[in-house]
Amino acid sequence: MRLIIRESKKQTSQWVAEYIVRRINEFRPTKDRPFVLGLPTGSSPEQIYANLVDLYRDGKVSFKNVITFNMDEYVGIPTSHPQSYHSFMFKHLFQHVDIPPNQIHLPSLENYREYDNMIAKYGGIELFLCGVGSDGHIAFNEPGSSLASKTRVKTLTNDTIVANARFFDGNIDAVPKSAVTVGVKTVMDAREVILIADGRGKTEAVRQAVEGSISHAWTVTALQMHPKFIMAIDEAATEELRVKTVKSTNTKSMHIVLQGY
Ligand SMILES: N[C@@H]1[C@@H](O)[C@H](O)[C@@H](COP(=O)(O)O)O[C@@H]1O
Repeated sequence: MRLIIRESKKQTSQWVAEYIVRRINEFRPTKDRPFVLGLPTGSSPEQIYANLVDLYRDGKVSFKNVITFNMDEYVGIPTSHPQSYHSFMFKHLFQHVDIPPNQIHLPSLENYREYDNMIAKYGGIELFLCGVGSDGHIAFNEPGSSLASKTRVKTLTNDTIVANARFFDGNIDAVPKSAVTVGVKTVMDAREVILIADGRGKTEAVRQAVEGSISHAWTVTALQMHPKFIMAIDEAATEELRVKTVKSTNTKSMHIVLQGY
């Protein structure tokens, strides 16, 4: 695991966006050999998407030969709903860049049984960007989810429904109760994973991810087994980490931490 800590969410997001652009460009994707990118929704990646749009507008990257697979989508609201993950992705990224619509994939009740096969047909995911819930879930792999899981339908926990009510005007009843989600194994199968987390609400999830034992109670911990895993977090999210894990350098916005894979 490589742990990247930046002073603020803004700086972390810039680092991640530039890293993604570098990876796409180094890959030199073509029509026959596209770059396959796994993507999350939520408040954590919003700034990253804004930065990617800026980098695209500055001519630093093209999404013409990028194939995307989103990690999850609610069940029970139409894709046209403003809070669907479809709407989120078009609003924050897809409508602003040059990705052809037929290269965009989100899981649904119609395609979820085929989703892992669809990914495999493109040769697997090159880079999977992930958020994390405050209870340590990745995608919608809630506590207790199998660490060997593939794409399927999951019932959301009460904690997640309450947490996501903020996107539904605080109305818990309006939050869907289930979702289609990639499995933990789907994420683990990607050749590289970047997990992002920011703010005090994520400190325990970050502690478990970095210092906890692997457990289905915190599905994020499965990523400790990933051969190429980066966690990019802001300072606020480090508060539950031991001082020994986070060694500050003299530069305020830079920390040297867990430099391994
Ligand atoms: N299914 C999503 C996850 O994919 C996301 O990582 C998590 C954190 O969201 P946020 O980034 O808004 O904190 O929330 C939801 O439950």
